[in-house]
Amino acid sequence: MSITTSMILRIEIDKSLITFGEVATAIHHAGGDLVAMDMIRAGKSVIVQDLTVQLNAEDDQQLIRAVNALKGARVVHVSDSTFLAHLGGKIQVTPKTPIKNREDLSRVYTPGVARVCMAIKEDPQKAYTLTAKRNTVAVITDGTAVLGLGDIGPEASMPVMEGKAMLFKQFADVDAFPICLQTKDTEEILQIVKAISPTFGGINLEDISSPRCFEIERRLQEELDIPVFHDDQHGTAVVLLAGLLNALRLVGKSIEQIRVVVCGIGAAGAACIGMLQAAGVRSIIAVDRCGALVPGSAYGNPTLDRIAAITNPERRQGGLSEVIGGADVFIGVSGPGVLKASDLRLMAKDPIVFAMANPEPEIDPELAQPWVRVLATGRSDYPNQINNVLCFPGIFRGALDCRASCINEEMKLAAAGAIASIVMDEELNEQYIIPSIFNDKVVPRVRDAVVEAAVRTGVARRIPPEYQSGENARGSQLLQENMLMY
Ligand SMILES: NC(=O)C1=CN([C@@H]2O[C@H](COP(=O)(O)OP(=O)(O)OC[C@H]3O[C@@H](n4cnc5c(N)ncnc54)[C@H](O)[C@@H]3O)[C@@H](O)[C@H]2O)C=CC1
Ligand SMILES: CC(=O)C(=O)O
Ligand SMILES: [Mg+2]
Repeated sequence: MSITTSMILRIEIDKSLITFGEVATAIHHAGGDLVAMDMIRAGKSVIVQDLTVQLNAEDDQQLIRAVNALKGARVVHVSDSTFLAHLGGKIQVTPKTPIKNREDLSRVYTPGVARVCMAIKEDPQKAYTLTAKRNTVAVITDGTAVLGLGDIGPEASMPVMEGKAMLFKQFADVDAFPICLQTKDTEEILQIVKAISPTFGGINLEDISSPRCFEIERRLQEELDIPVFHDDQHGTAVVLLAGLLNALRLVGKSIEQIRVVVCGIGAAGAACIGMLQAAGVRSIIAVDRCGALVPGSAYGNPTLDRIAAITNPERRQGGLSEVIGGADVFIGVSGPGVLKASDLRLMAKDPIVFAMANPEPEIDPELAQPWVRVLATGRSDYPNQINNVLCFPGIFRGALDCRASCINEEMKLAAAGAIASIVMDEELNEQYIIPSIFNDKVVPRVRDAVVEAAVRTGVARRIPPEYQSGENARGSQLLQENMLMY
């Protein structure tokens, strides 16, 4: 399966040699779908047009060759709309107020700013009220596990991190900065993140490969007093659980009875297994490149050893095709093409398949569809998108609003329940087990659930306005008992 993209071809056409219809037909035969046309220059014999064409990303060269092969037509320039959307980057820093005169200048900058600096020096907690810290999250990567693209390095990871920053801002009004590190050394990453942490209200770790990501997250959370959240682990696990709860509601199976196969035991897979077990799943087989993980075996990888010890009680052995028989649920967080249609035929009745690898899932959705009851992928262009974007904006909105010191298991479970609850019984169907991020209930409901769980578990350090009076006054009381007020 390939990604559909849209490109703009600037084409020069000599009308004495070829008609526009012939060019359009050639584009169609080369796999392109003509969706828009703009006249750039209309001459008596030669015209120049911009044609917007939808096509599979892999086929662009073939399309250009097909047009250039026509007598009287020539591709002058190609712009791909996805690349155009990235020109100069996707985010910027914008001041909240303009600096119009010297008075403004002396207020926001020197000398006025000095008094504010000294107020924060006196009481560092004032950074939360007098700087952008309260609403700012660092999106930190070392570029080692970027989507399913692997270790592509910090520069190449920037577009994804800028994308995450856009999502934070658009969906939850959180200001996020991408920070892509030129190091893979755990100790160095820890030092750098700790050193920059004063600027931020939270740390979102992204696309850091396992097993280093586990130690990095754990030690940062131990040593920092702001929430540290590895999105690929917990964001994915939260959204997976939300989707699974609804898929099970649809097929009428109970979470305690299902058999689950999880393929890809990296950051996302290990966290998904943890969350499934916390939610009550008893039978899980974990599969990585070496096949099914069996308790007691040594894999030379601490994550695989740890997961092997807590899964596969029946000690089933073999590759994915050998252990998927009888499974109710397949969860893929590995890579493309791992799952075959023949594997799906071995699953139990009403198979649920979450093929979540990005950008290409474990199986082409078109191939899988005939054999499954519920299919979800990580992609935006198919129904049932199981993607951590449903979770991290609302989770951080909630954590920042109540100034949580961490994002604990209760907050994650609450977020999963909140996402699942948006799909009403009368709406639930095979194509709709999980709401879209464009559903405007998602972020507020996740945010509220996260704040409530943070207050309940004593990690909130600020009273959000809605907890200060009325029916939420109990929350306020709890907060006052549990927290440092500032
Ligand atoms: N839909 C979503 O929201 C999310 C999807 N993902 C996707 O999940 C995948 C894994 O991400 P991470 O856990 O962060 O990466 P990771 O690099 O930490 O782990 C990947 C794991 O998959 C295993 N794997 C790769 N190919 C395999 C194969 N053919 N058979 C069995 N195991 C295989 C690797 O050995 C590794 O243990 C990526 O494609 C990523 O894009 C990750 C996070 C969120
Ligand atoms: C969605 C995401 O975070 C990933 O694929 O890595
Ligand atoms: Mg990621």
